[in-house]
Amino acid sequence: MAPLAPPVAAVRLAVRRALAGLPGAGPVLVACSGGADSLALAAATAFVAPRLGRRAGLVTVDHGLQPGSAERAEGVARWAAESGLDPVEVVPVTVAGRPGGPEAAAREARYAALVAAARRHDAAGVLLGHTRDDQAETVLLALARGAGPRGLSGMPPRRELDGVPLLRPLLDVSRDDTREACAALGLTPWADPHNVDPAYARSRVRADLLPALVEALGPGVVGNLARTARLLAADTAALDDLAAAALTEVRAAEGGLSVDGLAALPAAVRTRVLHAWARELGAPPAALSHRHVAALDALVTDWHGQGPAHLPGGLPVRRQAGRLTT
Ligand SMILES: Nc1ncnc2c1ncn2[C@@H]1O[C@H](COP(=O)(O)OP(=O)(O)OP(=O)(O)O)[C@@H](O)[C@H]1O
Repeated sequence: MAPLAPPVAAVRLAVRRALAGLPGAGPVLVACSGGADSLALAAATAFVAPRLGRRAGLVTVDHGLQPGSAERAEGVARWAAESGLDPVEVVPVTVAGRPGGPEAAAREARYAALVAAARRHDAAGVLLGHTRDDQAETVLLALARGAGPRGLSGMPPRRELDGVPLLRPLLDVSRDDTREACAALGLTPWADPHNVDPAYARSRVRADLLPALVEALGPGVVGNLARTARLLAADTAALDDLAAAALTEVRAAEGGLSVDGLAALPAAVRTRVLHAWARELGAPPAALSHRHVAALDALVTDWHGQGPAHLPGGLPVRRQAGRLTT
């Protein structure tokens, strides 16, 4: 028997770790574009899941944005069925008419389709193929836009979307490994033209910035950026817990939040309390920026009788009688 290629072993080990101890008896569904990352993920899952007593299926979403996209999706589905994955679904989605740019609209449609498929099959989770390189790119993009620790935490290995667990088993596996795993298994991945389109900031980071960093600082830089994300994710989770407890503490009996209670908190906790409270008041999370939180914070720490801070959606928050209220 030929020895197992190390990249194949690396991807399988990552999948095994993600599936071991996963709650729920249902199948896992691999979200597969046919690209190298999710194809390597699907192949590894087809191998590992049955050995852990778990069914594994595959969903491929057809965004209908490129000529030949339906054929690509059918090709992925055919390969998946031959590989023993079950259930296998091609889900066509309509991207036009959704809010945001075309990329954001496609992502939203894709995740909605993945969650719906997971519900249909009572799945224990959906597996996504993001790699360590994707994580490094995410951290660099977050740094460049001045994100705080939450943005720099990158993509979590596990989160829930509308009650469906989304897992990213490959966050510690390199893209070179997923490509080499596909090659070793004789799989031909689909090359997404978007990934090399310089119109997208992520493509430019992938094609130019990350290779330049590796050239200047050495190959460890990709793993180091991913490690930064992990470290910050742990700190952010701890601060979020502190903030949740502090929010309860600073609630005023008459409604709103106590200014004295807020002023006594460390800034990192206070701004999180204000952020969580603004969401509770109905500010849409996507529109809630650091400027809104800074305006709320100024009512506490830079009070000079100023008018209300306006949250997205036009909601005014005032300081009155020692409280922040709406
Ligand atoms: N059309 C699709 N159908 C199903 N899942 C998808 C689709 N496109 C992306 N995904 C999932 O989202 C993950 C991230 O996709 P994205 O296009 O951002 O990254 P990528 O690095 O190009 O991944 P891949 O090499 O697998 O295409 C993929 O690994 C896959 O799990």
